[in-house]
Amino acid sequence: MSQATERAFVRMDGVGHRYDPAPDSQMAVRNIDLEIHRHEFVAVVGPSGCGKSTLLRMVSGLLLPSEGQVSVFGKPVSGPRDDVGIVFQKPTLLPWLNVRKNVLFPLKHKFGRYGRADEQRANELLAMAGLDAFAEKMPDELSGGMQQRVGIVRALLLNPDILLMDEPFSALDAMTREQIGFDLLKIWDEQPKTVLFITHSISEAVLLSDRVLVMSKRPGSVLDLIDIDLPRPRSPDTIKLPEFSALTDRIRKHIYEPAAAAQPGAA
Ligand SMILES: Nc1ncnc2c1ncn2[C@@H]1O[C@H](COP(=O)(O)OP(=O)(O)OP(=O)(O)O)[C@@H](O)[C@H]1O
Repeated sequence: MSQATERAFVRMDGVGHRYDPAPDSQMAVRNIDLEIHRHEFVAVVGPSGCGKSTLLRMVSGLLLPSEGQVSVFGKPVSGPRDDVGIVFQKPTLLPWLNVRKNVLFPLKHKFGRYGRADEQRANELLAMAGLDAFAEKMPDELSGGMQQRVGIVRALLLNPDILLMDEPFSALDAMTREQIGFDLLKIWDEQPKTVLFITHSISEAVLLSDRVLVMSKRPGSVLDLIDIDLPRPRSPDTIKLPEFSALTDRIRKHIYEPAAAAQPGAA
């Protein structure tokens, strides 16, 4: 077993998925080999419909691969996992519960109740997300960015090993989006998680992550897996670094000029 394999937390070996079970149907994703390390932040970018969400669903166990195997910490994923937190584009908060109760809802749903220690943890996470003054507010009293923060806190409450984020900031305006990205990094720094983060924004992918997985158009496969060795903590100044532009250009080339990116020495 190679050193890289031993360090893999999430692993995909020859993973493919077809939604239509007919053997000659087009696959959504195919031939995915991938290793994600514990507490690594990996962003996934690629053309619309290339299979980013499909990949994420297979890590969660909500979807099983038609080919190959997904494993987490050495164990094959064979069904929905309870050690993942999921954040979607819309936080879908329950409008009749206040912020704290929304955050605690998964516990109530799973175990039928929650205790003082859970409330304490909810309060701590809300404070970390800058929402401590809003714990008693109802969702419709919050801005879109604040609602999305509540969704992130809710996903973190059960202290999952893996945080799966499917275009979590795409409904937000540009300024809120950048700020919430830095807030997420602060939380990730204090409560490290293995993060798989889908985005349509190349600069967001580079700004936040340790590595960017670039997927080809459908059937999605791995075009490139790029190390983002920009210094941390990341900040608005990171965007001004020449290395930042070089990395975003490299990814853009893959997506908009795949033939050129495939030329030797094109990176
Ligand atoms: N439940 C489903 N049944 C049939 N086909 C599906 C299903 N879900 C997704 N697909 C198809 O599989 C392909 C990959 O979809 P997926 O949602 O994973 O792509 P994506 O890269 O996340 O797309 P986007 O960037 O537009 O959100 C698409 O062509 C999509 O139409």
